[in-house]
Amino acid sequence: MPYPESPFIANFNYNLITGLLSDQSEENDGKKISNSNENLGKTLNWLCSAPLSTSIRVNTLKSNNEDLMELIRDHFKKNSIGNSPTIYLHPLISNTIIIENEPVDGKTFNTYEKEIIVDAQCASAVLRGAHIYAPGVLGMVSGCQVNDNVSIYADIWKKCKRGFHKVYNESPKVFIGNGRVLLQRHQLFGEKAVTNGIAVEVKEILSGCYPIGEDIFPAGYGLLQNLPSILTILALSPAPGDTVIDMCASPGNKTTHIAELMKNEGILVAIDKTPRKVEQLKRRCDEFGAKVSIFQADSTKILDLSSNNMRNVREGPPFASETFDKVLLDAPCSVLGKRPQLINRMSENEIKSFVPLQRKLFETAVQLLKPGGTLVYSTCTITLAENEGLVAWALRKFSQIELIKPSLSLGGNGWSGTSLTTEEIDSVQRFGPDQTIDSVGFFFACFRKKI
Ligand SMILES: C[S@@+](CC[C@H](N)C(=O)[O-])C[C@H]1O[C@@H](n2cnc3c(N)ncnc32)[C@H](O)[C@@H]1O
Repeated sequence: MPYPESPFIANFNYNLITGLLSDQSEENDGKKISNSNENLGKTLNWLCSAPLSTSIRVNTLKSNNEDLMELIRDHFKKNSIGNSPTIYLHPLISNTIIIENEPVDGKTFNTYEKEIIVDAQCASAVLRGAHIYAPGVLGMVSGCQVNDNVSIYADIWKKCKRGFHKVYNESPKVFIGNGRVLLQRHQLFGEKAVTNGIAVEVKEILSGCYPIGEDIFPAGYGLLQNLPSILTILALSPAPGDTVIDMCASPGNKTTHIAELMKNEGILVAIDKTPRKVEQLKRRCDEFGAKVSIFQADSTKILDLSSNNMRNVREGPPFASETFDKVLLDAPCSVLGKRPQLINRMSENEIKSFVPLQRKLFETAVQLLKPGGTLVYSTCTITLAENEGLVAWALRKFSQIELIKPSLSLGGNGWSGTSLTTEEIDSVQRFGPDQTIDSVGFFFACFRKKI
């Protein structure tokens, strides 16, 4: 078993994933609700492994499918040490390039005597195709020279001290792959340590993922983006001339997609609460040629309930109710859908903290939406409470909205365990281990405001 079986620590309360918050259960009119435990085991295992492919969304404001495919193919021709990957346009999802991982089932990897130890976060990035940057290296055996081949191991239990110099046998280490040393010990550790740059170029990865970065094509031509995120915006279906708001927008992966589908025609507003993230969002939109009105604000407070709001939408919040044709609420969440996760140390209180915020944001979203308009709610987490639980709460609270099934429904059904009907469970989109799309754990639901 190369990966751990669950990213969570031994005494983790799995009811946080499969159960509802106590106040949500009370709202279910006393109906007896069972938890979705049947889905859990498979999901945990799946979370620890990497997706079987990498997807790149083409930014048609700056490039096109053929040119970007050509650049990617050229990169692999020049840089592959083994087979080149299979690269193709997704047959159903427009402007999306797929790079298939190399099948690794049954493959044996040579390991080298010399080794490096990386932290769990760095190991996850490597399993998704990243090289190893200087800050990610915890240990490197003494005597490693530039160009030496090394095996790469993850210290999942956070026991390895930075600067460790021997073969690491203190606690279980997980083999991740092999690479070539570019920076030596004296450059990585100590007072004169470098803080950036690639320390080890990854050559073979346990996940079969091909090392790839966005530096293989000019900035803004495309984006490494998970398929469910792309499908979320296709479900929102923004069109030229629309007035659209992205309520939690940074770093702008979905905002830039919205701008692209709008062909930069209409009004697109993007909000984020954190000033640093707003700067990041502005940079991404510039890079992608996306015309967006960007504001720093708390999206739970952007609604003006007075009846005489004459402000132009482009001036920013507060906005009058029923201003937007399309609303995206890509909510802050517990991010438990990330893959691969080798270890997750999020506390119970942290996991529980998101639902109240998601509800407040949703309430604002409903009010900002025009009758007949579309609202998409999405998270990159797997908990019942933040996904189906939120949808069940929303349908009970807001009689003016209804759930609609996206025309391109490549996700699976929602989990049972809430008051959602079978038809509603079939309308939401949950991405997990059973779907043909093997991506990250993700959820979205699409609503329409009744006229
Ligand atoms: C899931 S991330 C959004 C990712 C983004 N939509 C994308 O695809 O690139 C959630 C974002 O919500 C922001 N956020 C959290 N609370 C917020 C609030 N009350 N108002 C606005 N933004 C908020 C966070 O700063 C974070 O950038």
